[in-house]
Amino acid sequence: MLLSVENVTKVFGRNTAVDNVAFSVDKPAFVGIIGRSGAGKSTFLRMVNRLTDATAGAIHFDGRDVLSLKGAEKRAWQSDCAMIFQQFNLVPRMDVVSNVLHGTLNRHSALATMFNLYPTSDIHRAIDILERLGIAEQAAKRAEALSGGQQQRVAIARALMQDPKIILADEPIASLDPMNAQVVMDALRRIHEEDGRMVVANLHTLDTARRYCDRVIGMREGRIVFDGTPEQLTTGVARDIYGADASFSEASTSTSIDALDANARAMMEEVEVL
Ligand SMILES: Nc1ncnc2c1ncn2[C@@H]1O[C@H](COP(=O)(O)OP(=O)(O)OP(=O)(O)O)[C@@H](O)[C@H]1O
Repeated sequence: MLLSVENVTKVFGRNTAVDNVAFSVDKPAFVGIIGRSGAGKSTFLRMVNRLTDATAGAIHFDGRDVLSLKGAEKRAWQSDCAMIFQQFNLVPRMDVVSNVLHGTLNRHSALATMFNLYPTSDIHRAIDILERLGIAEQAAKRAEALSGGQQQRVAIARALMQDPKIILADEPIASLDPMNAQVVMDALRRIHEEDGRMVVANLHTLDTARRYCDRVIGMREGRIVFDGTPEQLTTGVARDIYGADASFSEASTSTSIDALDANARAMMEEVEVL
């Protein structure tokens, strides 16, 4: 088994955000997680990446007991397990290449990083990755000058700099227009197929989950209520996942206000970790 998740639970005070989640994946698949805002998708990804500690349960990836890693081993895991966020989390005033080189942060001294002293080989690799994602011509621009879709591709490039075994994407296209969303999802899918990297993506639209994923997991109130192929994800099943009472829509299945709140929280915690 490549990834096995055993009865993972996260309790915040009186709220069980993730409730006894269990599933396993035997090869590097493209897995989508869907569910309403507040279903526990972000919390689950953050536990996998060790940004948030689990209350109970176990996660194994390729022989590693993820939830019990400490110190250098935990940092090595976080390097093997790259994270992509809805709001890109780039340094806006810094140029694109420097943002991408930040993906090697764990490997260099703080001083070298502060003065942008990266080995030439790393700089070449960063440009190669940007080329692969079709944005090499933006390399010298400030990140903030790019479109949302381009910024998310920079974030993917930064993730690839870590040479991760698994990429966790938390609503990677929720802030993008449909065209940019497609470019970003195509990039993730291609990285998965060409490099054999596993991808686990929280997605807020059903059509994206159906189109890009090998397997879809549906969460509701912290629990897994669906685990199957995109073909099995019928409208009836989707109603179970999103709740029959919700004003259910195929196009938009996440309330943006809640999503924004959760994201702001995630970003603040992210800053603390860095
Ligand atoms: N740091 C925290 N402290 C307290 N409660 C939290 C925290 N993070 C998340 N929660 C709660 O856990 C539950 C699951 O939230 P989570 O963000 O994981 O859901 P989600 O499915 O990712 O939704 P969204 O799409 O809005 O991000 C929610 O009830 C949320 O309020």
